[in-house]
Amino acid sequence: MTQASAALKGRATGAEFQNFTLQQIIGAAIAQRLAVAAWRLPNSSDINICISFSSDYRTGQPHLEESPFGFLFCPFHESEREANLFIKADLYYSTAKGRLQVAEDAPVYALEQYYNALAKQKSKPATQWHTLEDLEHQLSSPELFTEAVARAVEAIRAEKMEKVVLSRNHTQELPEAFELVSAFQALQEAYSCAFVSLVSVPEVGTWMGASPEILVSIDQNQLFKTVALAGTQPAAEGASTANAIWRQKEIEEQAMVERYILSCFKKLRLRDYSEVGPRTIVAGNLLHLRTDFKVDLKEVDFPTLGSDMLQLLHPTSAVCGLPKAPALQFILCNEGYDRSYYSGFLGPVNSADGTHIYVNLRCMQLLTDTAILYAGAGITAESDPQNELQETQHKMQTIAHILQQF
Ligand SMILES: C=C(O[C@H]1C=CC=C(C(=O)O)[C@@H]1O)C(=O)O
Repeated sequence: MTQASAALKGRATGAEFQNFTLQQIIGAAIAQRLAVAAWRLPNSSDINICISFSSDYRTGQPHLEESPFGFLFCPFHESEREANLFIKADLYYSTAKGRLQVAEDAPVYALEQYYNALAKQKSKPATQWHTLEDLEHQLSSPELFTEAVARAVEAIRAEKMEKVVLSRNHTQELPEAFELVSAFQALQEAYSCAFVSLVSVPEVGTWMGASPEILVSIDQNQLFKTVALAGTQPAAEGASTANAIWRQKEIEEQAMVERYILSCFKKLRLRDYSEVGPRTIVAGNLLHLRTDFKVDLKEVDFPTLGSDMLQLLHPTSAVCGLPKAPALQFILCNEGYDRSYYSGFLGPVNSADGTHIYVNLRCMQLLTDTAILYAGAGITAESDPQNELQETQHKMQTIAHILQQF
């Protein structure tokens, strides 16, 4: 390390950084055209931010075990337009620590520029965000959705597949008083059990969400977790989850996701896992059925389980369908729009809390004056297009509720 960089890195951990707000830290990154991710794990009050000084965030299939600390952001379906991205934590901030930390290999020049931008944010806290305006290919409609559902029911009845998850999006104006970081904070206050995230990347855009679904997580105690989440009904005010009644359709829909996870364990010849559920869980305004799977990596010698399961699981039958190949083909040919990063996966890799990758659900993409809200629903032989449309409306409420607060 040069003297200059040692000095900067020393400064970066000093008390003078304790007084910067989330707005200023995120605002300075965006002003510098840097990629930034902020997140809050379920049932935690600690907000984390990582900022990358690199402009090359594209990555291939994630290898979690060898990765430096950073934030993974991957689309539903990798393509030339939408790649897997990794925002390396050159700079890291957590509200628990209350200070910025600099990665050993962070470039000094970029660090200096960031600090200059941060100093300017003191008097200019309004936060902008990275946007992507060419979205023609990315817009859907209720009609496109219900027509695709009707075609899916036909295909399922003809035994071309068992289940497919179809989705749509909805564009709405941003309220005039909308503020990026306040929206993120409102989201994390409203949904304490969700994984709450904000990702803003130049030339990719800005996404914010409150996901109820773990894809792959490995905590500090080497405990691997994944879940089978499916089946949806509105949560009645004050009603207990113990009294929730599920129809055969939802029970089967969730059982398919469970079966899929078990088939992945089987492929890896993994037998030592625990399975609890399905149980009813609350996710914002909705109830779902969830089965929890755990593997204790201190007892099972499987160092690459995280990466192997990530590769096998995505896209799970909670966002794609069963069998995977025909369901994916059906989605790509019939949904009529590009899901982009909705129903992809995202989360911190090798942070002090471990690796926590979630499915990008209950999310929106932010444009300059509008937000695009995304939601999908599992389609089986019993599905009714209008009911499924209504289910997507309920799911969009999770995020729409935050916009209504401005
Ligand atoms: C695809 C979504 O939810 C999935 C997760 C839970 C329940 C689901 C369902 O009931 O269809 C979906 O599989 C979404 O929120 O956009």
